[in-house]
Parts: sequence; C-alpha cells; structure tokens
Amino acid sequence: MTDTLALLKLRRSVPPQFLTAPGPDESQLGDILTIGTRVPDHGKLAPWRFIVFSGAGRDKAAEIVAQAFKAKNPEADADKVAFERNRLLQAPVIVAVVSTARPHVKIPEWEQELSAGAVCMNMLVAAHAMGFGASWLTNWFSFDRAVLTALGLGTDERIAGFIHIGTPTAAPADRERPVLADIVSHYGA
Ligand SMILES: Cc1cc2nc3c(=O)[nH]c(=O)nc-3n(C[C@H](O)[C@H](O)[C@H](O)COP(=O)(O)O)c2cc1C
Repeated sequence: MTDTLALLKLRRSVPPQFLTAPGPDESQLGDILTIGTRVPDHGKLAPWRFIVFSGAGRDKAAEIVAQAFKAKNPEADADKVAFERNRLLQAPVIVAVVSTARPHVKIPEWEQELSAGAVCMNMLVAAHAMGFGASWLTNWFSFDRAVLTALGLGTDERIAGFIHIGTPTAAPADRERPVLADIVSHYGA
C-alpha cells in the first residue's frame, strides 16, 4: 500500500481539545492552503476563499463568538461564555473555508458548494500528511449572521468549515465506519 493510501485509510479527525502548539508555520500553512485550492471546481470559478485565524486575530474572533453567545443567551454564566470563547482558542491555527457560491448561468450553486467541501477535505488530508492533527467543524456560530459579519463575510457568503490545525496531544480511537454493504448497490445487478 502506498503512503497515500495508508493515510487515507487511517486518517481521523483530532478534536480541538487535543490540538496544541506548534501549528503549521507560514510555509507549511502556505502548502496546506495551496493544496486546499487543488480541488475539482466545475467552471474554474474558485467559489471559495480562506480566512486564517492565529495569534491576536484568533483571540479577537474567539471574543466575537463569546459576545454573540452572551447576546443570545443573556442568562448564561461566565463558565458557559468561557466555554464558547474557548472553541476558537484551542488549535493554534484555524482556517475558515468560506463558500462564495453564487448563481451562475451554467454551474449550479450546489456544485460550487461541493467544491468548498472538497477544499476542506484536502486541507484535512494535507495537515495530517504533515504530521499535524486537524478537525473540520462548523459549530453554531457558522450560521450566526452577526458573527459572520464581524468576521468579514459578505451577506452572500457562508462558512463551509473551520479547519482546526495543531499538534495532536492524543490519538483518538477510531469510530465506527459505515458498512459498505449498507450503502453500495450495483446498478442492474
Ligand atoms: C461540514 C461539517 C461540519 C461539522 N461540524 C461539526 C461540529 O460543529 N461539531 C462536531 O462535533 N463535529 C462536526 N463535524 C464532524 C467532524 O468533523 C468529524 O466528522 C468527526 O469528528 C469524525 O471525523 P473523522 O471521521 O474524520 O474522524 C462536522 C463535519 C462536517 C463535514
């Protein structure tokens, strides 16, 4: 089996609570982002863009999430607010993959959104191939317009995923996978 097949067969997500510094450096991150762009893209529209959160920018985004949570849940105690803030304070580097899918004469928006999903998956695989752990998460705030606006997204843009990347502190046990017999049929058989 080639290294690529071994990686694809065994890769699994590492949740942010098990990710720590160091994250990818500038050059490694550049590779992860470049590999992210190397996906099927019907019509060559590049219907996605990336926002990198690290350092002070990551802290600022975490505070935006905390304040949005507080505004929606005024009764929440400090621990609950801190829990929400912490969602963006664990992995040292987080990349938001933003879907910029728009109506197009030929390419359905669905296909543009699928391409953004492929970007997320490529980034996960690239991060793992470099020895990092990574997770593809959305969380409630990916669907909160106030948070999205504060993070700089336009009204016609959506989050395909936040890719949390860092050094794994633990290797999570694998989870159950679908049984092929349940999901595969051979047409005409
Ligand atoms: C679009 C998308 C959004 C996701 N958002 C979340 C999330 O907000 N919270 C969560 O616990 N898992 C979320 N997941 C699931 C995890 O990324 C992941 O599938 C799961 O932890 C196990 O992944 P693995 O099979 O790569 O190990 C999401 C998955 C996808 C595809």
